[in-house]
Amino acid sequence: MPDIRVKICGLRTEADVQAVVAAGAHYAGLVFFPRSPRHLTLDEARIVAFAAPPGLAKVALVVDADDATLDAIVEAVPLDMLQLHGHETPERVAALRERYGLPVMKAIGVADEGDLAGLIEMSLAADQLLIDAKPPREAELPGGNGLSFDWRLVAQRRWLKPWMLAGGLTPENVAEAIQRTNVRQVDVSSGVEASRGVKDPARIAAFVRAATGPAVPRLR
Ligand SMILES: O=C(O)c1ccccc1N[C@@H]1O[C@H](COP(=O)(O)O)[C@@H](O)[C@H]1O
Repeated sequence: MPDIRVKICGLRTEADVQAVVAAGAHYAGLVFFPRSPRHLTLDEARIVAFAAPPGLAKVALVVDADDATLDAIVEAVPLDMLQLHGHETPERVAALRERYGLPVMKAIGVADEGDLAGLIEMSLAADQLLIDAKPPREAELPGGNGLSFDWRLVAQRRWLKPWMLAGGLTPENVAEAIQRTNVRQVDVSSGVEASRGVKDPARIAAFVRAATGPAVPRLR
């Protein structure tokens, strides 16, 4: 089994962090997007972030956030990475890397081959790419909808930077997604929830197990 890294997104409580650590995941996603059921205030995010042990990378997810919003997040919350999940351009990605000195992962929504066109340029600007399902017009959120896309579009593909697969992954389908695409990193939110916005420790553990194989968890 290749070395697979797992991001669990949309953590809201210290108990969520404990579940992620016990499962052996590598990244913890904190959502700063008021329309999301996983949105955190700065105070809530601080509590969640300070519960994370060294070795669990804390990723702030934002959507077309302005500098003032990002300044407040970065000032209040200890972070290891920014995840940009809106319409940020390569220039904006580069500017934010420079401004905050944090690695930036840029999300790209994919529904068909044409959506892959901008990936080369984006991979020059970002530290990592996150390839997610493109949200349908009627979707409430730009991500975190539990929808997947045709994995054949990205199967066996390589870009200049590491990439992560997202969109509708679950404990039941993640092993197949890895096998079909040859991706080395996976991200999940809806697929490890008991109800919308509420994480389920058993599904988190099952997801990490299915993605990484039955190895002993890395963190305790
Ligand atoms: O999780 C959210 O609420 C969210 C809100 C706005 C943008 C992105 C969001 N989540 C990200 O979406 C993908 C896929 O999530 P899912 O597993 O299909 O629910 C993932 O990268 C989340 O980080």
